[in-house]
Amino acid sequence: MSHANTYLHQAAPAIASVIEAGRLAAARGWLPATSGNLSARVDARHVVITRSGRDKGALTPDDLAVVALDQVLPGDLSAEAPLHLARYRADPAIGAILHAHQPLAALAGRRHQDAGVLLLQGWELQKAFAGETTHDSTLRVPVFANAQDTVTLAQQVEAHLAAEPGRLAPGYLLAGHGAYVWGRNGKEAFRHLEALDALLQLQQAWEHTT
Ligand SMILES: CSC[C@@H](O)[C@@H](O)C(=O)COP(=O)(O)O
Ligand SMILES: [Zn+2]
Repeated sequence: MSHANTYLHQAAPAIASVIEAGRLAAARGWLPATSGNLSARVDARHVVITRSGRDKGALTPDDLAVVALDQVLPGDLSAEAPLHLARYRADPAIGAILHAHQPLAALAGRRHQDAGVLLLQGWELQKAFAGETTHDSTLRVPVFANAQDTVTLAQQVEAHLAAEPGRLAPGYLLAGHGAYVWGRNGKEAFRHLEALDALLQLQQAWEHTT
């Protein structure tokens, strides 16, 4: 960690949770070729986030940086850091954010890009998302066109999430790219990532048989 030594002690649990989430997600094949970026909240104003281009499945503390939510970002930080920071600023309950390149998310994003949303309804596994108590809810998973300007993309995502009607799943898709999911902590965020992947498998099979 080259930054914010005073936060090293406070950041230790967040660092450990990011390393563990990366290990688990990579084992599922969701972080190929250094893709993905992972973060966890340290306190109300600071998060740890992966540096750019690192192998997210074999992270060490040197692969992470502590950043303040209102700070100018260090140059070697994840190219997609603005998407993380904007989410933490928008929702203080978010404790961890995971971005993965699971193939089903990239595919489902392309399939539903024109609609701008993928609807999940009727799946028992929807209850794996925090606060969901029934298969009967209709959960909205917003879908955005992919973009390389992640500052502008983050603004677009946050404006959209703030205005979304109905029940939102704890995540969104980037068409042809992957998914962002969040939770109150790393374990919950990983459970959401796992649930989203399983739900996308079900949804894909459903769309191809009905
Ligand atoms: C290695 S291709 C994927 C990247 O372009 C990007 O989408 C990604 O997920 C990882 O970017 P990073 O800057 O390492 O956080
Ligand atoms: Zn990515």
